[in-house]
Amino acid sequence: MNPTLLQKIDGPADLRGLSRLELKQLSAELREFLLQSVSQTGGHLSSNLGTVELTIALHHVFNTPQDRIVWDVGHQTYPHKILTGRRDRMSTLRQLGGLSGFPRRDESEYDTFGTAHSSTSISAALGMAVAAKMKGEDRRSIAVIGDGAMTAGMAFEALNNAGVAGANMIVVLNDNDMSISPPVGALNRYFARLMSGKFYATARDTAKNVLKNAPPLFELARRLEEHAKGMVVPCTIFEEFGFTYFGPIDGHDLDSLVPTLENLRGMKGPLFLHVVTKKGYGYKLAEADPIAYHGPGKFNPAEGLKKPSGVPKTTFTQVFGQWLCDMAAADERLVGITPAMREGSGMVEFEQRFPKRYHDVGIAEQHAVTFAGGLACEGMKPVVAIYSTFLQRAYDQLVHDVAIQNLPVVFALDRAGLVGADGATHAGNYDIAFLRCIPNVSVLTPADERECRQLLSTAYAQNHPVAVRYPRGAGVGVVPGDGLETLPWGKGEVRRRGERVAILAFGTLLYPALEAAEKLGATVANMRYAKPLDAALVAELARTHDALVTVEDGCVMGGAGSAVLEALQAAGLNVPVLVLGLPDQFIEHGDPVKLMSLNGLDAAGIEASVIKRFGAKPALLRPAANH
Ligand SMILES: Cc1ncc(C[n+]2csc(CCOP(=O)(O)OP(=O)(O)O)c2C)c(N)n1
Ligand SMILES: CC(=O)[C@@H](O)[C@H](O)COP(=O)(O)O
Ligand SMILES: [Mg+2]
Repeated sequence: MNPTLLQKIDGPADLRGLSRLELKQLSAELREFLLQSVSQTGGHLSSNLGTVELTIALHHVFNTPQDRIVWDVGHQTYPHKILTGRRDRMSTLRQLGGLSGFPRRDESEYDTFGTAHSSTSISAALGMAVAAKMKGEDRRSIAVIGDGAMTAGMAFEALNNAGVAGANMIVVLNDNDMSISPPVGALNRYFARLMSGKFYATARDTAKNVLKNAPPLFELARRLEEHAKGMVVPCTIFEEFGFTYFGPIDGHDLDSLVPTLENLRGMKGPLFLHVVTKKGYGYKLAEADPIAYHGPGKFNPAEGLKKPSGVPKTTFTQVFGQWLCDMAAADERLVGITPAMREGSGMVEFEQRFPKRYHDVGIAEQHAVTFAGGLACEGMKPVVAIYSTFLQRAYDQLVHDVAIQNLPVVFALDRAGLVGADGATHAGNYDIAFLRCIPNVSVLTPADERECRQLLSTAYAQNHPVAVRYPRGAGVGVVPGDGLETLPWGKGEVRRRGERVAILAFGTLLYPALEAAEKLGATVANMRYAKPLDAALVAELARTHDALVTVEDGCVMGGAGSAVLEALQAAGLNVPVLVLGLPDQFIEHGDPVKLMSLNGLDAAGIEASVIKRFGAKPALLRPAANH
């Protein structure tokens, strides 16, 4: 297709004058462009294919950026980026220095609010609506939220507030009957009921009749009110919250979308529009398998996703998934919990084999953690599989509901450290720092696949909360084995004996540390535990070396290196320490290997930092006699 129209769209103003026919042509061109573009960069495909028409309609009808659109999660904003002046930079998506995969206020004035963690859009849009009122500005705030994101408590906290605040805001529910995997829970069943059978047909027809033949706005508003009961299921929950509910309407039909939005634009108060779309729409392979195309890597659109050739390396996620099944087979008290991340957390097989002990609780991290606490109270052994970044949302639950009561919950923290293409919002840099300060909570940092499995078993054997953190992707390739053996509690190990400098490595940075140590002639310890720290090993290394270096893939402030400093101070040991880790700044998206290198956390970087601080090998620090 020759994208003649799309090439002329350098901003939403360019599509406001387009006819309905042209808008339809534009959506076909945009969808094709999107597919070609994402197939070359990788990224969130299915959700974006599903929001092409909705995005066009919103920018066509509303006066953006004066009117504010807040995209929930923001993984569906590629059409929005393409239409708001970033078409030519789509080839840089999610790469170092390139466009972010999520909305960013510093990227465009059309990105009104930074998102990536779900279910924040209604709160943010409400804030903007209230601010508009306070400033006497006549503009609209629109939150676009998916059916998956709608399941989170935060979304309902915002609805609860918005309804009584009476703000001029519109919530657009983009209901594609999918989260990353099939959606779960009562709300999903409720949406299905709203769409089902007679009601949907009647409502759709009524909506079309009312909304297509739009009379002048005030009259329309009055008639809409009169028709409201005919258009909606007798009082939807959204009306109970104080919203006026419209829909469901077909989110791929511009003939429904445009006039409906035009009418809502003229109405006041909290409005709720239920739009039905298909995830992956317009690309048959993604429609058939929206899960696989939720966030694919690069692929050939003509062929679709292919299995990687050769034997792929085992990922930490797979190590966890296999361990979970094996431990569940050995212990019937084990319960596996995921907040809507079945695939990403490696729980597909567990769900199939142990359906009664598998709980996808929806996008509800806070609930997931407290739910685990309740299970633990009754003698169950809950394992909460959660991305490091998403545990941030459940911090109070972790402290108040689990740690204070010292409940034996295992946290399998995937995506620890830098994650790469998703960038700062998804990086798991903070877990060591925010976990190790909580009494009763232990933090384990496996260095490779086998140790990950061993430390998961070790964590599981404890009678208090334990987090095991491991990164995205594969390790160095150490075969994890199939046993359920544990490792000594709180004990690190010396992996290389050297002299003068001892590198204390936490997690997978053990391997670059070993490589650097070869050049430096240094000792290397695999610390394994950020908490309880092996203080005896720290003291021994401090007494036998001139300097210590700590290495971790988390933030330096408050991290494992800080724990080492605290231990030295407590033991009255005075030895120079170089703390290596991630700096006090957000690390942007990009290739994770490159990012680690840029932050001095590969072998060459570690070596260079040690030499910079302590001099090259012979020059070192205290004379050996001082040991
Ligand atoms: C707090 C939080 N938990 C989990 C995720 C991971 N996540 C990203 S998209 C998504 C599914 C969202 O579903 P929905 O809102 O329906 O959008 P769709 O993918 O269907 O377009 C999930 C679970 C997240 N981004 N934020
Ligand atoms: C948008 C979102 O939060 C998820 O889709 C996330 O991008 C998944 O990350 P992984 O690819 O690491 O599972
Ligand atoms: Mg959805």
